[in-house]
Amino acid sequence: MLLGVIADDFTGASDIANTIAKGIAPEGGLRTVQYLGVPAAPAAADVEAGVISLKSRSIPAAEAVAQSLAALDWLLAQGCRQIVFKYCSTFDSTPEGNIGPVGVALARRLDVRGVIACPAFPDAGRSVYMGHLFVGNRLLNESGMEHHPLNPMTDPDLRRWLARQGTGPVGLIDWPTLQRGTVATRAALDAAAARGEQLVIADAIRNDDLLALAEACADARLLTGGSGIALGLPRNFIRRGAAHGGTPDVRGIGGPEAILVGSCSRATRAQIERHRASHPVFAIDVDQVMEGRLTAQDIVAFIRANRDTAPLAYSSSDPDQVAALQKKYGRETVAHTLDALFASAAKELFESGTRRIVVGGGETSGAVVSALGITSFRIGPEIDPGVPVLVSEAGAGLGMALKSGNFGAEDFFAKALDAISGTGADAR
Ligand SMILES: Nc1ncnc2c1ncn2[C@@H]1O[C@H](COP(=O)(O)OP(=O)(O)OP(=O)(O)O)[C@@H](O)[C@H]1O
Ligand SMILES: O=C(O)[C@@H](O)C(=O)CO
Repeated sequence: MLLGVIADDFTGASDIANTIAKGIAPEGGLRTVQYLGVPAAPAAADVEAGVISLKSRSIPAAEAVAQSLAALDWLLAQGCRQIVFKYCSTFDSTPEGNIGPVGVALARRLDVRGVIACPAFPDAGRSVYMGHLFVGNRLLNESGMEHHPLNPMTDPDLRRWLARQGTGPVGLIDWPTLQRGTVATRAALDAAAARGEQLVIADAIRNDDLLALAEACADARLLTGGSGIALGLPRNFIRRGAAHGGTPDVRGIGGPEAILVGSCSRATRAQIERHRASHPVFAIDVDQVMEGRLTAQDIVAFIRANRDTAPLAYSSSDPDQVAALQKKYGRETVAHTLDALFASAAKELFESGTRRIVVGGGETSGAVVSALGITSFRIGPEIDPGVPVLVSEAGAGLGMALKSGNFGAEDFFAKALDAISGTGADAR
């Protein structure tokens, strides 16, 4: 294994696994496997990139650090030359959150400084300029992310946000420096390291900027960022002759289907509305769940009753409703109750033969996949930017798509089911 990734949630992990497996033309990508948690056994010999999916985005920082260091140990034991810490392109974390502490802990363990921190993902509209994160043409804190149920992002200045997480001084590779080329960028990173800056926010507004950063960091032991930071990394290995390159290939999976959605993001809510126009949907009443009057059995019954018609069950609400529910029951309590609800519905569906499962939302995906007992996925075709088809490596055969809240076109959900069965327009 050449390249190892520690991802702080499951959808983010499949996002970066997709980037690495696909690579860029003409070289292509690396043979990539997404692991669910730190594997108990060594990787298969043919794996060139391993992506460990943690569920560490919204847990206490000390636990996130411990899990990330365990993942690092496993990846180093597989021979990884380069490590990426993958977090969300919208930098999801609170001031008590984990991006800073995990980044610093990994840097310390690897004994490196001047480590890139770049959440930019231009294909999904995320860019960083002068250390400030934009979503489309809005600053992060005016993009809808300020209403996120778990990680409300209220400041677009990433250096200031990281410093609030106790990282010490944070550096900046600004866009003008990046435009001066690889040598200037490397020198700026070295200077940041000499000043004792462990993490360095890097600007990037186009894919070319991410490729330039990857080139400047070809020998870096550690990078951190969104999936975009991995865009140019396979090419570094392929050009040096350490990997062969090419495109991923998995077989389609047929069988009964289910769509489960806990994401409350603007994009997801629009996708649900689009799906509703021509498919059965089930709006989960959160009050009824909290009072124990609606259970996983109700979701399972709805999915079974609507077999072959792409049934979708969702808890997603608009920001005002989410805020009211959180006030009434407590933020963590609602989230954990709903995550557990989706997890047990998915488990029952899988055990009774459902073979294609699409999930909306990172936390929701983490809960669902953990309950299914799957340990690894091969990466298949891309459905929409950042969301690939996933096919379980072992067992009865399960095809999934784990959609980050903000990702996907409006017709994502139906399209994902087709892509899993290999019948979608994008199927390879
Ligand atoms: N109606 C609701 N009210 C409050 N919380 C909700 C509601 N519906 C879902 N949730 C919780 O909100 C959280 C949504 O997070 P999740 O990570 O699944 O989606 P997301 O944040 O949109 O996606 P991503 O993390 O991929 O960007 C989950 O923990 C979920 O259980
Ligand atoms: O970067 C993103 O937005 C996603 O990969 C993600 O991590 C959200 O789950």
